[in-house]
Amino acid sequence: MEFTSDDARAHYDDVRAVLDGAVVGLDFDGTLAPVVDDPEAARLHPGAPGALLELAEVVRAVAVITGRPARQAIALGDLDALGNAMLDRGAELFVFGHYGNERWSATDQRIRSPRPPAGLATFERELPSVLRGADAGDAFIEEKGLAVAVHTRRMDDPDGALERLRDPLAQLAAKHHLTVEPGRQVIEVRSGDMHKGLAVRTFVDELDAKGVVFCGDDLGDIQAFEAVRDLREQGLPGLVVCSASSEQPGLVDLADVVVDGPAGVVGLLGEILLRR
Ligand SMILES: O=P(O)(O)OC[C@H]1O[C@H](O[C@H]2O[C@H](CO)[C@@H](O)[C@H](O)[C@H]2O)[C@H](O)[C@@H](O)[C@@H]1O
Repeated sequence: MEFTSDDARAHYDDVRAVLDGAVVGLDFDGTLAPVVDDPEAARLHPGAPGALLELAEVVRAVAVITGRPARQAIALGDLDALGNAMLDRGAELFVFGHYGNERWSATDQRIRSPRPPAGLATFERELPSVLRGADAGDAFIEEKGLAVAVHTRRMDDPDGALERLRDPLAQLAAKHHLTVEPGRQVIEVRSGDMHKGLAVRTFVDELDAKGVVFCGDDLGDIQAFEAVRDLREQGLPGLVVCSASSEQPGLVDLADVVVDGPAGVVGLLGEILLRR
């Protein structure tokens, strides 16, 4: 674990001082789950369930705040069973899926989900020809219900393909009043109404949290980082944690604490608990 400044160490201590009233938000891919080639093959880091269970004994609530559909994150992470076990230990588990457009909790057990954005179906119909036009016809298209993700990870030149797709996908998305969300060898297209920063604020407000921690690894987490920083300026103890990777070095400078990927996140959760 590496603090990015002396202030960051103070923020860490401030959060630990209010841990029993604090909430913890964690991104899924690249933070709780190691990044893998096939999105369907992602699973929690082996140490994550144990760390989250222990966390449940000392914090107010935990939320997985992800770009994944809530149903998929719950299935891949076995979050239903984990949420029940966390409830037994005194903390609620929430899942904010689709960047906060969907929500689920271990108590409620139902996924609240909006309708797909109006332009998405037409966007998806026009997508294959745009991919071919960018010499990226074999990109993997992940249809997510409320969004679509175009993955280049399994292509011969993932970074080159991503670069060639950037402008054409942004233009097609704009034509259908949709937003692009670039990430680790992926460009997602979705409604622009929601982002992880709003999800963090909802989470904090609804639980009347006394402190907040957010851990993330990718560009879609930046608004959550900003929300924690803004809340901190308003007096709420807060800590921003970057799950670092060579693929996305840009988040390091925005965080208070930098750890080495999901293994480092698990280690950090253990540290917070050890030192309480
Ligand atoms: O908000 P997150 O939990 O980080 O989810 C964001 C997107 O992540 C997924 O893609 C990423 O993980 C895949 C599996 O490790 C990897 O193959 C891909 O390259 C990464 O970009 C997921 O497939 C998307 O639907 C999520 O929205």
